[in-house]
Amino acid sequence: MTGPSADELTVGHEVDVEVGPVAHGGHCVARHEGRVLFVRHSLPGERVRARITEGGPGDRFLRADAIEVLEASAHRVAPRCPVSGPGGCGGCDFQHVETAHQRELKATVVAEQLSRLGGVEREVVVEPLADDDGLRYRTRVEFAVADGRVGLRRHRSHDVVPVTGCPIAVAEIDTALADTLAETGGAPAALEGIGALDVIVPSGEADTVVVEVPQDAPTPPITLTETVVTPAGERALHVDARGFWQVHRDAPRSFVAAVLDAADVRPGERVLDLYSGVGLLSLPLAEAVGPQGQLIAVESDRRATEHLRDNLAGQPWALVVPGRVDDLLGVPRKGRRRGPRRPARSDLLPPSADVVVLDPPRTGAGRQVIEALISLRPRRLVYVACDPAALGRDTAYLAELGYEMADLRAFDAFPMTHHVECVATFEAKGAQPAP
Ligand SMILES: C[S@@+](CC[C@H](N)C(=O)[O-])C[C@H]1O[C@@H](n2cnc3c(N)ncnc32)[C@H](O)[C@@H]1O
Repeated sequence: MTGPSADELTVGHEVDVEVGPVAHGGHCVARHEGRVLFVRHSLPGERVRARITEGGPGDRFLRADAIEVLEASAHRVAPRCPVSGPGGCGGCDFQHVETAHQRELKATVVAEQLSRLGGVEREVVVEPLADDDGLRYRTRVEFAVADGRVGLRRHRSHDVVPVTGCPIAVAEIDTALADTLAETGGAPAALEGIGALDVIVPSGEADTVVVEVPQDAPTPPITLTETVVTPAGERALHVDARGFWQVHRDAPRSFVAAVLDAADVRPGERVLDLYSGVGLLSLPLAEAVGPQGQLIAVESDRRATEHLRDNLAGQPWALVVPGRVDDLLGVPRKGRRRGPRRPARSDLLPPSADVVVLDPPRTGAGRQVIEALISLRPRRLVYVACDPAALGRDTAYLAELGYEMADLRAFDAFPMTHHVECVATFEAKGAQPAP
């Protein structure tokens, strides 16, 4: 068969390729006559027919979907979701992979990002969360509504794939969605003006919550209660229905335990919890430092800071600082041209801290935030990262400033997808172990 040459390849063309290693982002790398293809729905070692989905002549790489498997990996399984796969829902990248092997792929990606960007060579193990078969774990799903239909978005698209449920959502979510759809009686007009349906199963509430998100107006605030277990007991935290909360039903418990273990906070210490959300980590850290210590939580989302204040009200030694971490540290925001003067560092942040915990969004902290944090001379810095590339990059900045990775745990908090959560502990090089 004579097909297009590698230089001519463009959207819609099909080529047969040997699939190479997994890469960051939920795809594997293949080459066609030297051109790089990022192929979704494939596995290392497979031979697949790949259809180009993005890119064309002159582009550095092309994106493609494996539309036919010519030689299958031993780790391939039948997808557990009928709308996953090429052209389907964009939520899951690894439906076609054995659950245990998904974790091996993610471990490979984390190790590779740490090595390539962070200069750290480390064997990585991705741990499953409790009772995890990779399904029925999400406690919140945003279903898109378009043209009177409810569904989930296609990969890298605004198109909606109609669904009646989602196999990675806890069962209550499918039931609530079915009830809502039944109420509309299949009449698209009933969904007019609605941009999305957020279906949430809060651990501290008896009922599933369905939020109709208006298309062209702000969603009214709705406060929900989540229950978390800290070493001091069961605690109730308030969070907005549309605010940030860990989506895996076991993630709050697992992350609290992992961060407390990594931070190894002692009574009387001063601890910073940055990008704190409503205080999932701040509350147990505040309990750990106790009344002789101090916990400072920093969060930029207005509604989240209101809940944070409320959630930390029982720990008067916990201070809530509303605002952006970069602004408060006197760091110019990424992408903004530097003004004539460096922004002032806020007096609300202390000149030193014993431990710094940070859980930034996907973009990570960045060089200048890391520099400002290290100027506080923490004995430990615990970095919770949802993007291993950002973690790898910031690991290199930390190394330049004399801090090395003392420990790393990685969690499969998003089975069936390529996403992975890391908890990395950094200490000053040559630091003596605590007595
Ligand atoms: C990944 S979430 C972590 C929240 C919390 N640790 C948890 O596990 O629930 C990141 C949080 O950082 C906040 N955020 C994003 N950019 C920020 C910034 N520049 N400064 C302060 N907070 C920020 C978001 O509003 C969000 O609540």
